[in-house]
Amino acid sequence: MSSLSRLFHYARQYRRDAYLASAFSAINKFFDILPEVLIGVAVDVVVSKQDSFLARLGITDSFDQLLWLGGLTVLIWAGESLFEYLYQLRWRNLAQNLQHALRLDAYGHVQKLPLSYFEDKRTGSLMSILNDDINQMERFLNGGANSIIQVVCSSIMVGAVFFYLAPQLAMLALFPVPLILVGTFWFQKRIAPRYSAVREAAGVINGRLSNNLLGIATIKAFTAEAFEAEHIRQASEHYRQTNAAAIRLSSAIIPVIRMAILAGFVVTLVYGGWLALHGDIGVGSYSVLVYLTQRLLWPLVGLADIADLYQRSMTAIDRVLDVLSTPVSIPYDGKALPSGTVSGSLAFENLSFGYGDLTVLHNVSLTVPAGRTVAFVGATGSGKSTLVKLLLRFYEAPAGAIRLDGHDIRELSLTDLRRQIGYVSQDVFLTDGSVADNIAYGMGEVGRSAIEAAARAAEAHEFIARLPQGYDTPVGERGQKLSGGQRQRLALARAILKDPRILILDEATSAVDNETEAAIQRSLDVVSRGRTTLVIAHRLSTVRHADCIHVMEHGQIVESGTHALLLAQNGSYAALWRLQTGERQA
Ligand SMILES: Nc1ncnc2c1ncn2[C@@H]1O[C@H](COP(=O)(O)OP(=O)(O)OP(=O)(O)O)[C@@H](O)[C@H]1O
Repeated sequence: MSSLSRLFHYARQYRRDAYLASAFSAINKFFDILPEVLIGVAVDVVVSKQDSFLARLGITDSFDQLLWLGGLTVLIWAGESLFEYLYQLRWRNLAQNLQHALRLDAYGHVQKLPLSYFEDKRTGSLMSILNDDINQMERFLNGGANSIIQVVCSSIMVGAVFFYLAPQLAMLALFPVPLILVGTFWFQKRIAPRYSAVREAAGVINGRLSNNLLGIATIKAFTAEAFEAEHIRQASEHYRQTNAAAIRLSSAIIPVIRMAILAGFVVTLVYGGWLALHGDIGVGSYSVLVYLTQRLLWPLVGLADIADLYQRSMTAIDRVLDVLSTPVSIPYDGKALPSGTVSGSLAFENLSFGYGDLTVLHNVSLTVPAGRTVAFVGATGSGKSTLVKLLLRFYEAPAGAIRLDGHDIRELSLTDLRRQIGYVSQDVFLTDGSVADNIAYGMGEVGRSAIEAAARAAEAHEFIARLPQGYDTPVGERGQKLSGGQRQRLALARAILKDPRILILDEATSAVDNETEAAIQRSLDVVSRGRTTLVIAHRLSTVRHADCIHVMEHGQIVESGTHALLLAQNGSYAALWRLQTGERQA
């Protein structure tokens, strides 16, 4: 489908608005062309007097004819102004409405796409699609759409006048029109890929900028300022080069079209003058034709500009519509799982999974009875986080199944499934609000006492109380004003407030001080009570009281059991335990 028909299809509910706006544009153009015709009539009045066109309509007195002309002129200008106001209003509102709808749809859709989609895309590039590209809609509808309609209308109307006044001249004066149209079409085809490259290059710059601004602390710490500035220079240079290629072509088109117009104009001037001299057309008609050639052909110069704008906008709109048509490969629909009916037993059955070619989990099977606490320990990269991400259905395992209360999670409503799970991930995401906003994230209106109770359970209340504005203290973008440990505590409080049947704690590091470790243990005891809890731990002592500990190596569970049992087995776990406790004694 062409870009325009894709857009037209997308915007079907706005078609009535578009038709109305188009009608206003056309009527405005009609009024816009009439003054030129009036010039001809005025010349006709003063030259032909009693034989003029108006006299033939029954207005015989010359002064009356002029008064009629004056009256008509006022009416025509008023009509032109009125319809200009109406079409501006319609097109601009349509642009805003469509842009708004597209922005919401695109963002809503992007949120539903699986994590792998985001991992394959650069955030900056997605940002430029969701923001800059959508804004192109406004540019096109505000300027381009109206201009196209007006150029088409003026060509038809002026063409009609030409054929009426001097059919022999009309063909000659209008011959540049098809040439210009073909030329514009040719140009548009060639410029399209160049604009695509420009949009891509803009996305790359955006990507680099957002990446660097997020990682500014690392850039400073590694004194990589010059290195990163060079990266940006390269991206910007690439943008400049791709734009230069587009500019070379886009700048040529107007001069070329002007020459085609010149040909049409000269024909009207010379051949029309010759016809007038020989009395084949009247002086009034001749003047109308000369003026109208200008009115007809000059907007065609604008057509090239419009084609340019059209192509730029369509490239952008295509990118947005591509995002919108990306299939949601992990669908949200499924069997409802009403809260209160879930007990929280889990079964992982012969689960295998990989990221692309990298196999991460091999045939993993385990069960977690409702309300129990299980821990996953093992070397970094052994697949512990991946296992819980599959439970959240961030990714779909090609083989095996995960069951919640006996239901295959693939059959459940994704929203209902995730509502049952509280997830504290390794990289905590905090929004740019207050501490309280962050604890109550995604939960609507929540009373302060409930927030405080969750914070206490997460051992976060004490540090929050010491903050300058307590629970109302802003945490800064991505929680930058808090320490890593504090962010983790807030994330835990958030998961506790959600009161899920299943709690997942993915501990980022074993590098915690003894006090924090004790705090983690205390809160773990409190928060795991009455719910199924999965803990990924690096510091073994935090999970020694778990009902079952699974040791993972290379995507497989190699040992399972209680702390005491695993120590007695004297395998990997016991070795790891000795290493960690030995380290501590040292
Ligand atoms: N989104 C991803 N795309 C590609 N590979 C990934 C992705 N996430 C993880 N991996 C790879 O999968 C493997 C397992 O990662 P996972 O995060 O599950 O390990 P982990 O046991 O939780 O490690 P850690 O203890 O360091 O948190 C690693 O080799 C990692 O490089």
